[in-house]
Amino acid sequence: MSPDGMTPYHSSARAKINLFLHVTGRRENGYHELDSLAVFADTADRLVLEAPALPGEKGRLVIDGPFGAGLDAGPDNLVLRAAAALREAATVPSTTPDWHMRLTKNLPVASGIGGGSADAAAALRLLSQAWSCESADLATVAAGLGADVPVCLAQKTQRMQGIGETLVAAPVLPRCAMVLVNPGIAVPTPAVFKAWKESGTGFRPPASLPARWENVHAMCAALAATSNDLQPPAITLYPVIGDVLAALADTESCLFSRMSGSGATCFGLYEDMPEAMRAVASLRHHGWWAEAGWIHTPLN
Ligand SMILES: C[C@](O)(CO)[C@H](O)COP(=O)(O)OP(=O)(O)OC[C@H]1O[C@@H](n2ccc(N)nc2=O)[C@H](O)[C@@H]1O
Ligand SMILES: Nc1ncnc2c1ncn2[C@@H]1O[C@H](COP(=O)(O)OP(=O)(O)OP(=O)(O)O)[C@@H](O)[C@H]1O
Repeated sequence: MSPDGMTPYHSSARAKINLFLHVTGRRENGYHELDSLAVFADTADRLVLEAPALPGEKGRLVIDGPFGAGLDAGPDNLVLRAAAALREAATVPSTTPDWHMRLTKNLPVASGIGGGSADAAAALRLLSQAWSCESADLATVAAGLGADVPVCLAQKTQRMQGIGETLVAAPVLPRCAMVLVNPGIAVPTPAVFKAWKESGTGFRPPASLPARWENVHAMCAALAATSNDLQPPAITLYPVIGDVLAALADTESCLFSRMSGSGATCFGLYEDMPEAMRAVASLRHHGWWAEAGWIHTPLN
């Protein structure tokens, strides 16, 4: 229970969207260096610490929600991997109990919006509170779990560089409505990076960005001068992504559309929410998952 002894600890694990993604280099270990602008959506998984485990008992993970079926709740789940990594890094005493957790999976799995990474980051935020180890180096623990986990810790607009672990200030964004669309296919990230490499595409320089965009039109004009370098190889592997992008671009008042991360989820940007909601209604006619919300802008 939380410090008041009543409320369970809980956290949203928001979808991460890459507004652009440039592949800028390659490391000897095979990982790629990136320059990417990551934003967070209203659409989110939810993680709850339900009750402490009994002494000596392992913490259980229960998964529910629309995308929970088929997702393994065993030790390989990123939530439990995050718990184990934090316990070790922060040398949490073995007498400190595990927690039983519930993950409500609202985000499609292996879909380019970092759902698993967001869940792992939520587990680190919650357990560091529950275990009173907030001073642990969460950024390092996060980087050890996956390239997208560090940016998911703060869930705020940031620019990702290095292989994802170097977080730098991003432009101040205008208020902007965003639609997410996924055609129901799971896309393995390594396969897309491999296809990018085999395509022989050269590295792209980092983007040149201002300190702020005054309005959504200025932001979309600047995004048009960037790219998601993983989009062409992902479309080659999964042509339906091209259909999703065409349908998004066709929705009324769509200002900009692109694939996020390694796909298959694509996003559309709109000036206001009614237009985004109308787009969602038309995209769902294809049988695709589609959600509308604001780009999340925390106050800090
Ligand atoms: C594509 C992005 O989603 C953009 O935000 C991330 O770079 C991927 O983040 P992620 O899924 O957390 O990635 P990881 O789980 O660390 O890596 C999965 C696989 O993606 C490839 N990978 C990932 C990140 C990166 N900078 N270069 C890579 O080449 C590697 O083949 C790696 O084995
Ligand atoms: N809690 C979790 N949620 C989703 N996937 C998980 C989770 N734990 C482990 N995984 C595994 O991690 C893999 C990647 O899932 P995820 O949904 O994070 O992909 P993604 O959206 O493509 O991420 P990214 O944008 O970071 O590449 C899946 O193959 C899945 O089996």
